[in-house]
Amino acid sequence: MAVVCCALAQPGYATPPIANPAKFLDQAESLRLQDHSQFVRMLEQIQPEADALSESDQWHLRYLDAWEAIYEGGSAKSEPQLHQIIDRSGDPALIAKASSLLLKILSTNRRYEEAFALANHLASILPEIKDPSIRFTLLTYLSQTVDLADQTDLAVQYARMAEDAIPPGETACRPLMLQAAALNNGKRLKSASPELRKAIDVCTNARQPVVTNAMWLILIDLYLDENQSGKAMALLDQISPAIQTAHYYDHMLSFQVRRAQAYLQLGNDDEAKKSALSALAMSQPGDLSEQLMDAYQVLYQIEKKQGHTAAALAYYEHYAALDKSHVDDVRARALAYDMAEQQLLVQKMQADSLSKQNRILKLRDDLTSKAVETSRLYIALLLVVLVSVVFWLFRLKRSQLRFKQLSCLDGLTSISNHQHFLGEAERLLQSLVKRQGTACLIAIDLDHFKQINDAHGHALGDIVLKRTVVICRQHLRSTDLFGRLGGEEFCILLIDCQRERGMAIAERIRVVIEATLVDAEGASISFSASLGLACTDASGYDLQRLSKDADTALYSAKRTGRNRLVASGEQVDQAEAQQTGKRASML
Ligand SMILES: Nc1nc2c(ncn2[C@@H]2O[C@H](COP(=O)(O)OP(=O)(O)OP(=O)(O)O)[C@@H](O)[C@H]2O)c(=O)[nH]1
Repeated sequence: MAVVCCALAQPGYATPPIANPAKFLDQAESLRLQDHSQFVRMLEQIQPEADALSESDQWHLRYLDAWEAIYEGGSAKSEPQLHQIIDRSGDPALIAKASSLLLKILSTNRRYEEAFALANHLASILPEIKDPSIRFTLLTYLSQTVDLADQTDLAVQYARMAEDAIPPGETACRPLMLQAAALNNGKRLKSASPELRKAIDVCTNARQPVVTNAMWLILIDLYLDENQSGKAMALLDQISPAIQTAHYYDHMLSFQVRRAQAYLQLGNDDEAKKSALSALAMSQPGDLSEQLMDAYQVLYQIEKKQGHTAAALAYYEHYAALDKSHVDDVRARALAYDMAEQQLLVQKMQADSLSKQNRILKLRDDLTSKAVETSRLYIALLLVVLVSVVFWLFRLKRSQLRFKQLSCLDGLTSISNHQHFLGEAERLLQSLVKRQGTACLIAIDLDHFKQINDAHGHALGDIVLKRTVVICRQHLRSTDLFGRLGGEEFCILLIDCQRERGMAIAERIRVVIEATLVDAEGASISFSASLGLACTDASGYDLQRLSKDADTALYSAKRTGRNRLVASGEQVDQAEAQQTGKRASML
């Protein structure tokens, strides 16, 4: 800071470039009200380097330029700058500060509706703003803005909130000043009010001359209201140098008007008129301030007192016009505030209705997802039912097949039963007819089986029957058909088998049966079988004929001594001729 001061104090030397522009701008900003002229010099110093600054520093400089323009009473060029900062800087802190300044411009220019709408917007985002410095700035501007609508309590409340959240580098000066100003505006302040005294003390200690001046001017105003013109005049003399140094337009105007009023109360009409006229001289075109109204009132009273009716009337007309404007302005502010409140209410209702709609949509979504979940469950349930049905159908089919299979099999030996054997034999023979294949049918009957049963029991008889089946199976192919016709009688249909081979297989079966021993009560018993064979070469493909021939051969084997094989045809006679022999002659 000292370097800056020295550099500025020697205009003949080239100014070195600013080493840290961001820090420089922060320092300048902190001096705005404390040392306004120094602040202006710093702005002038950095201005030539504006193009070389970083983007964020450029936005900061623009904000300070806008602030200075407003301070000097010219807000026209500041407004677009502030809008640019709000729309394009992307810096939340700067956006909040620029919004607060914009609020001040809108208020100053009596665009109350926009100001209150912006204030409502800023109040709505206030809870989201955690940065203490931005929060503080917003609260102070909000207090000022609602005070315009004569919302004294709300203005005091915002000011107290700011007082409770003073950021580092700030003091309680501004919040206390705002509380005093709001109370004064609401006609709740007296010259001895502690709020005002405290604000003056704190702002004096905080070296905030502009704000302190504002408090002094309020105190002077109160003195005048209370007809303490001597105190008012003494205080005006006391603060005169500070007012001149700060060079703040509003305060200079107010100062002149209060001085005119004080002189008038003290009976010094000449000085009162001089002060009132100099107040009018410094006023700007279109200025509707209450200060000017008071100035015209002073002039009117003086001219009236001195009998200058025409001049008095002329001042009165100005006064009346400003008073009307002032009343209109007060009404406009109240109306604008009400409208902004109404709009806020509408927005809230719209937001409520939107959130209700959103809730309904969410409920609908929930219902849809529940419905989807339910349909998924239904589908899963259906699948389970379907799988179960398929499974049960499969089991049913399997048991049906099993039953069917069982119905085809002999219960003791698990080979085809009589009925199934006949059916299958018929079918196989039919297929052989088509391709002129050959087959042999062997009829087997165990010899003296009754005696085995009688001698060793039915159970052993069953074992003998099962053993016979095992022996036969060992000599058959998978394509051959094997069945039990009943009791101790079996039948084999050898498919694609010539007579010679059929004879050989039948004989081998007979031999193995004859050689087989079965254990019975510690002893071994042997058994034998007689076999009759018939083949398609001689008997043809008719099952009845083939069976009959095989049976005849078997009967012949029994008659000629049992435990032998007899083939149908001439071989039967031959077998019968050798009744005493054990084997058929052709083997
Ligand atoms: N253990 C047992 N015996 C059976 C079964 N079915 C029939 N039998 C018996 O088989 C015997 C058949 O006797 P028969 O018809 O006189 O014939 P056989 O004693 O073998 O005399 P031949 O045939 O002339 O040699 C009867 O005693 C029946 O009770 C069976 O499933 N198990």
